[in-house]
Amino acid sequence: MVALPPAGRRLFEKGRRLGLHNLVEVGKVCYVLAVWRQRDEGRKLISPQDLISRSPCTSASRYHSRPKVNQVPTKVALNRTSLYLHCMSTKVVQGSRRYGYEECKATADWLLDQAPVRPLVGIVCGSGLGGLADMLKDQKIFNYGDIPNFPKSTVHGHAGRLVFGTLKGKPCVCMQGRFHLYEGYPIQKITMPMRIFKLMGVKTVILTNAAGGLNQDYKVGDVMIIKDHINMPGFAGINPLSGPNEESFGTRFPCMSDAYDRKLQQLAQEVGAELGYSDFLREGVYCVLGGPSFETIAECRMLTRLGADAVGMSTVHEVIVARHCGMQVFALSLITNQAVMDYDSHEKANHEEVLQTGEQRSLQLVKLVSTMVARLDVASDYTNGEAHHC
Ligand SMILES: O=P(O)(O)O[C@@H]1C[C@H](O)[C@@H](CO)O1
Ligand code: HPA
Repeated sequence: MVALPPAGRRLFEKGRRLGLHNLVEVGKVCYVLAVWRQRDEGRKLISPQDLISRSPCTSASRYHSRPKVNQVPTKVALNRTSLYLHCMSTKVVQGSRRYGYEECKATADWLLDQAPVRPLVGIVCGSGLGGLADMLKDQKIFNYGDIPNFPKSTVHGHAGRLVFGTLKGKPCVCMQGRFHLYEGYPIQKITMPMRIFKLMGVKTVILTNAAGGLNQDYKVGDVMIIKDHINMPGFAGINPLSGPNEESFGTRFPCMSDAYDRKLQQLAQEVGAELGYSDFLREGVYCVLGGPSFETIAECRMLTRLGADAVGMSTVHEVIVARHCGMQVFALSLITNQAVMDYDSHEKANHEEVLQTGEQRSLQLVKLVSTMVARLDVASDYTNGEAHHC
């Protein structure tokens, strides 16, 4: 790390003491990113223009001189004693690279050092669907809290464990708990596990989620094979691939019309039919919203008209990142509740019902996924035990 000038060092240390846990040093400039702890109560925001005009008299800007074109602060926070810059600039984007190649690689290597298998299949368990992880044999379990750079699960029904093992002889890794936008993590962070999967050698990702049924033909307990998605936050520019493109993972403009692997959808239909699940197996379009509030009646009606069959708060961001780095994707929604479409209805969406339905369908989901995994045609690309660079 480059040594900071004394004023910068003081600012940096002060920020740390104040609990600004997102401080980074970039060259000679100390930045404070936009995460504050609530106890920082004395703060007051002033405009960037204000800062620029006042810059000679602030500790940060003394050696910063005036913020440069690529260092323009968007916000400045003051408390009684200190001033901090919040920057949206190319430098701070380096902050979001904290979830970039280097960090993902470090985490992947850390995991692979201890994992009993090098996974070819990655599984993500949705709300109440953590039982999928229990099907792995010869497990090695990591709590998310112990994994470097990994976020922590905050949602009931998401255990927060990464489980390695084999499933029908195939080396797998399973996220028993995922991350959601509404938990407050940056979108790059909630999707980081996909890149870690990739760097560990995963070829196929199987994602599950709990979702509200919009399609009037759907019933609670139905399992929907996702054939396409509507990325509602994406319409507002909230996309995990926003920011500088990580070329080492994939192209700037990845195609999404083939996001969900057609052969795997076909395989799911075949396996479902063999297992006698055809009555509750569906195929449809999943729409992601930001959550955590459930949808209004008007929103559900609108989503139906847009062509969505189910609505949820996850999966799509992971799918985009997984496809960006070239992994094959298959995804399932368990319809845990019927979206309320009618003003006369007394139904109310709630997380308890979501978890309960997950529990009730758990066995069938495990059977469906494990039978599919048994038939996956995945072959290892490892040479000398090293994951190839994607
Ligand atoms: O992780 P998933 O998408 O299964 O979780 C869904 C969406 C919310 O997190 C929660 C609502 O009950 O379940
Ligand atoms: N809406 C959004 N997300 C959900 C729902 C829902 O009705 N059910 C489970 N996850």
